Amino acid sequence: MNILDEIAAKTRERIAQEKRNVSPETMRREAEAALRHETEAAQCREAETALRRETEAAQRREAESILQWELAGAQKEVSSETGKACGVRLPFEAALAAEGISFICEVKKASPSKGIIAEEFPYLNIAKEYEAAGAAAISCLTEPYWFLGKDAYLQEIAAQVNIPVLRKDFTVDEYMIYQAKALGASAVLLICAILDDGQLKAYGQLAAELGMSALVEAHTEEEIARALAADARILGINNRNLKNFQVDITQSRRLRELVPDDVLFVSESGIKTPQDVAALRQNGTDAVLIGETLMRAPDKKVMLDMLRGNVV
Ligand SMILES: O=P(O)(O)OC[C@@H](O)[C@@H](O)c1c[nH]c2ccccc12
Repeated sequence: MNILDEIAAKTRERIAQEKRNVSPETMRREAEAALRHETEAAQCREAETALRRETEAAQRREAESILQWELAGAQKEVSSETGKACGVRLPFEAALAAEGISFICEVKKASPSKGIIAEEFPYLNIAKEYEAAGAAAISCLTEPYWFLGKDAYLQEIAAQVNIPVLRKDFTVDEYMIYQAKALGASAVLLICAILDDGQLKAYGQLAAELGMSALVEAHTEEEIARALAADARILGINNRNLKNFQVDITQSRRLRELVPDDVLFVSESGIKTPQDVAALRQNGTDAVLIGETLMRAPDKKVMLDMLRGNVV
């Protein structure tokens, strides 16, 4: 059995245990409550801005009667607007789609290929430093055995930063998608090599129903085809072969042309230098996912600036 299959098997075991602690039904309800809460908050914000805008416009006309009339109109409009959030990009996807190459910065204590990466692991500070340094999103490992991750890291980080957080784990069960939502994640990882076509599609749909994006990870031509057939909107090429740990960044460059432009293209793993980033940017990469290089950097902002090519 290769390492990827080993981690996936252990993850199935772990989730079976977790289901005994919190039933799938309860987890589903928690996820749905998180979604409801978010929708309500968004509706409030929308209603507030709409009302403010209408009020300002009406004030300009300086007539009491017009103000009343406008406000009533605004209120009606807001309630019909809020239902049609569907065509809008979800937060993780929007962050990656922004102008220029986006950085997904990873919070990771250890990995199976590198062992312990960060002896000291002030995960919350690291996440806040990433945010302050201009990260588009954060990737947080929650796999406990090989990456020494924890659900609590994700939960705390998601609650304290204002950028979307990806739950970096080996999704092998829909339970994990409900969990991700309940923990505050904006996206989940779906690895083609450990999921069949039916799971890829169903898990992607479930994530979307819960208002989350799916980063669909592929390593080969065939996996790209499977990801696209499953309607992936964000496709990540892992430059590291999770079966033997070999890293080859040219993988992302070679496979770029197989992914249509309306699907966001992410390059993951082994990115270390401004030259790496520049080559990927030139190749039409929308976002890079960087872990080790940033985790080992004492100053995250300096390292991010350097990777962006802002510092000579
Ligand atoms: O630390 P790196 O080489 O920058 O890699 C980050 C990220 O791509 C890597 O952690 C990763 C990519 N795909 C994964 C799947 C599971 C766990 C981890 C990963």
